[in-house]
Amino acid sequence: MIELKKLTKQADNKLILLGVDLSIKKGETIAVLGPNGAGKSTLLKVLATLIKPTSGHVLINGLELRKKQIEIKKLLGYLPHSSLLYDHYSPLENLVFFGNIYGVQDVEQKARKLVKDVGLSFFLNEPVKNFSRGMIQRIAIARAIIHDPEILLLDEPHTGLDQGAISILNNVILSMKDKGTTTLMVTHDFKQAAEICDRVIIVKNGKIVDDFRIQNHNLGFVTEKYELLVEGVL
Ligand SMILES: Nc1ncnc2c1ncn2[C@@H]1O[C@H](COP(=O)(O)OP(=O)(O)OP(=O)(O)O)[C@@H](O)[C@H]1O
Repeated sequence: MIELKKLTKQADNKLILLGVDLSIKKGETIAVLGPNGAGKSTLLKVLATLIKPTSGHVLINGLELRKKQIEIKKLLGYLPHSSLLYDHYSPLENLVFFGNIYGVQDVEQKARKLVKDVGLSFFLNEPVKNFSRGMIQRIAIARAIIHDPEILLLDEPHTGLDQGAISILNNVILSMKDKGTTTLMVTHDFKQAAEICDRVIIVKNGKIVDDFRIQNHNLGFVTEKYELLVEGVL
């Protein structure tokens, strides 16, 4: 359960988030849509405890974000724009390294399985610096879930992925949903949003301007809402 109340974020005298109220139930899969510069990544960074809100309240599983950062970090899997991987390490070494930080049991076995799940077993021991962008993104996704987080925060996860990798990622998100994981996914890819999400929030100028459920993967419904609210067409 995630609760945001009157959340604001100001940086360099600029208001980035202007009073965000949001309530998310366990197991929801939410797409965060909005134009460039709307405040989507900033919202995710606040939830990921990377930046502090200026005012307002954030509760994650009943824990106050300002006071319980360490406990909250353990619940989160965060995929930012940058991979956070170590270039000179292989996928196996990277995943074991990050798994150990979280105290994952049988970490090497878990890491090998995840590398297989993202389709890169053949490259298990190659340094990541030799990888293409899409391959790095696959391993970055594995890194974000090595500790079976209860909450996944994904910032444009489909960027740079080929069709095969998109299916793998979607399956990862859906199988985590089956286990009760809550996912918040910032994306410009409406098709993937409609494919895997059950709810959409639209952010514009630092505010949530719409919040609705998607049924039957209805891409047309999402596009129509977005065009109306963000682009002012229709
Ligand atoms: N640390 C900062 N200092 C000043 N301005 C910032 C800072 N971080 C973000 N901003 C500004 O806040 C606004 C929102 O940024 P943010 O990255 O959250 O947007 P976004 O919705 O994720 O955009 P995009 O779709 O382009 O990734 C932008 O105008 C950005 O320049």
